[in-house]
Amino acid sequence: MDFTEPETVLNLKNIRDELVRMEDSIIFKFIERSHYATCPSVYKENHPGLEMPNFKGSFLDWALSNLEIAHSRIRRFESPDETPFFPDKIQKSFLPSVNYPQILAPYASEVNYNNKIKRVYIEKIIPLISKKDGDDKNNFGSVATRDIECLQSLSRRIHFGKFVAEAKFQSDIPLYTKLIEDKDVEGIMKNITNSAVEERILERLTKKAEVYGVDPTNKSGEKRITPEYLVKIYKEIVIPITKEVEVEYLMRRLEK
Ligand SMILES: C=C(O[C@@H]1C=C(C(=O)O)C=C[C@H]1O)C(=O)O
Repeated sequence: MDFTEPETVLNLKNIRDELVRMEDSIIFKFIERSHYATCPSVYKENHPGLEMPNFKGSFLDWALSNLEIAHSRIRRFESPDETPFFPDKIQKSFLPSVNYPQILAPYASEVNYNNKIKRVYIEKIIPLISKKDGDDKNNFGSVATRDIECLQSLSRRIHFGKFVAEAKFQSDIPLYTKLIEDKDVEGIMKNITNSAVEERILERLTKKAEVYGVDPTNKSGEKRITPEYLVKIYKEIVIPITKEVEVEYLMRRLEK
């Protein structure tokens, strides 16, 4: 897949292959986060024990927003597969623009589910993958760093739904045009859903977690990311939000 060559991006097989590759990245980042406690203070807005200069928000928000500013200066968010968590804070890059060809519709960057992704990550994923409950004051920086890695990988995976949606739209323009004109959200959701692909993903994740999540030479070793939790995260969070991205992107696809 080469973002300077649209035909390689809007190829559904290429997209699905890329989504498979992202599974490994997400699993390993979850494993790294699993070594730490839940550390709820990292996510509390204006936490008394974590004063940050000239900033209103959580410790994680401070770290993530400042990293995104640095990343924006080196052109990260000019790439069509990157979606910022703080779009209002990113800055112009000092590097020359790559001038990627337009692959998605002009409004694509407005389809941004990162607030929901961050909320669900904190409320549902952290409790599942953390090794224990409670704060670990000596590791707030490490925890925020691991969280950012997890969030950026989840965001890229979920917002890949825009490429999936554009590929599906172009594969059957009459069908999707009718559904969009009829504002048939359920019809669009039904048509973008591929249960066989979803099933294959969940089966593969089970096998990967059985291998990656433990020391393969010591089957009785402590499981860090269990197959049950990984499947639950994908089935109840990652795949549904990806499909929400697809539907929202498609609902606007006839905009001039
Ligand atoms: C991503 C796709 O669209 C939908 C979402 C999927 C996912 O998030 O894994 C898988 C299949 C589809 O239901 C696809 O068709 O590959």
